[in-house]
Amino acid sequence: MGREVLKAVYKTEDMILVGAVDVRGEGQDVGPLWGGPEMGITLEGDLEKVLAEARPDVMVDFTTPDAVAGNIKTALKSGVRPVVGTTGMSSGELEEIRNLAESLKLGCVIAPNFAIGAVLMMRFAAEAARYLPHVEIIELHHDQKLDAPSGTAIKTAELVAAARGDFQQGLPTEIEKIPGVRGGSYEGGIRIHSVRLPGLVAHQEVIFGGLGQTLSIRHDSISRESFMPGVLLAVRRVMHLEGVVYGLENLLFE
Ligand SMILES: NC(=O)C1=CN([C@@H]2O[C@H](COP(=O)(O)OP(=O)(O)OC[C@H]3O[C@@H](n4cnc5c(N)ncnc54)[C@H](OP(=O)(O)O)[C@@H]3O)[C@@H](O)[C@H]2O)C=CC1
Ligand SMILES: O=C(O)C1=N[C@H](C(=O)O)C[C@H](O)C1
Repeated sequence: MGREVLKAVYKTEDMILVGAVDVRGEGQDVGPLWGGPEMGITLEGDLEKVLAEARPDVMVDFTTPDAVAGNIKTALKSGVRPVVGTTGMSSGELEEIRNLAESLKLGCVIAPNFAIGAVLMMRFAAEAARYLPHVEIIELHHDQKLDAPSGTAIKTAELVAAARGDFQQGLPTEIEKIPGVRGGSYEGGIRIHSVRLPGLVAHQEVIFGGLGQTLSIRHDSISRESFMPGVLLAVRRVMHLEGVVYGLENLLFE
């Protein structure tokens, strides 16, 4: 994702790429990383130093669940607005970041999925849950993904749970003959199933069941370019925000 963002920002006329951070890649010119020309911008290992020297308006973070909260706090404390796609942050970390961004009066966009189609899939799922409250979520990703379930699946479950109110699904007497075979159980008994395989990018199917019928809502990211229009939109919009906006839908459907 970092490589894809470098390419997208570099190719966007109203943006200037001023720095890049990756702990292990220090010293490499970022151009050849995405198949572009030498640019004289090299990967650095120290985020705080890059922010102090390059003084960007915005930092885009696609890193790892254990690094992301620290990176966001470093950016905000340096006066830089974060746009964050990294998933797997805890609710406590999110709350701390909300308070920090608010107190510094700086914008920050955190979105579990920047693909417009995925945002629509979540919106349609929330709408369907009002009429067909029995639902299971299957998310499918490449086998290098660190967190499970995906941030998108968690966000979908949150939206579905909010849309259907107190509803509880599932059979309390059900027996799992193989532990975990029914997936993870979210609030109200919403089951989430995580598939990890080489060859996949990022996919999700939300299946609703009703009397004599099912409804499937599916989104497929077939390349990482799918996330870039959403990232660039957030980079532009974060300059005019104060505090944290969680979810791209809040920038798309105002
Ligand atoms: N919101 C969205 O639309 C999307 C979100 N994602 C999420 O984005 C995150 C990244 O995904 P992906 O690019 O596939 O993951 P990768 O594992 O391919 O890349 C993560 C990179 O972050 C680097 N890194 C780790 N710690 C730090 C740090 N402290 N500072 C700077 N760089 C660091 C890693 O370096 P090293 O290898 O040296 O450890 C690695 O190069 C995941 O959480 C994923 O779920 C992904 C796609 C879309
Ligand atoms: O790790 C990924 O690849 C993705 N992560 C995000 C998530 O956890 O939902 C977004 C997208 O699904 C790709």
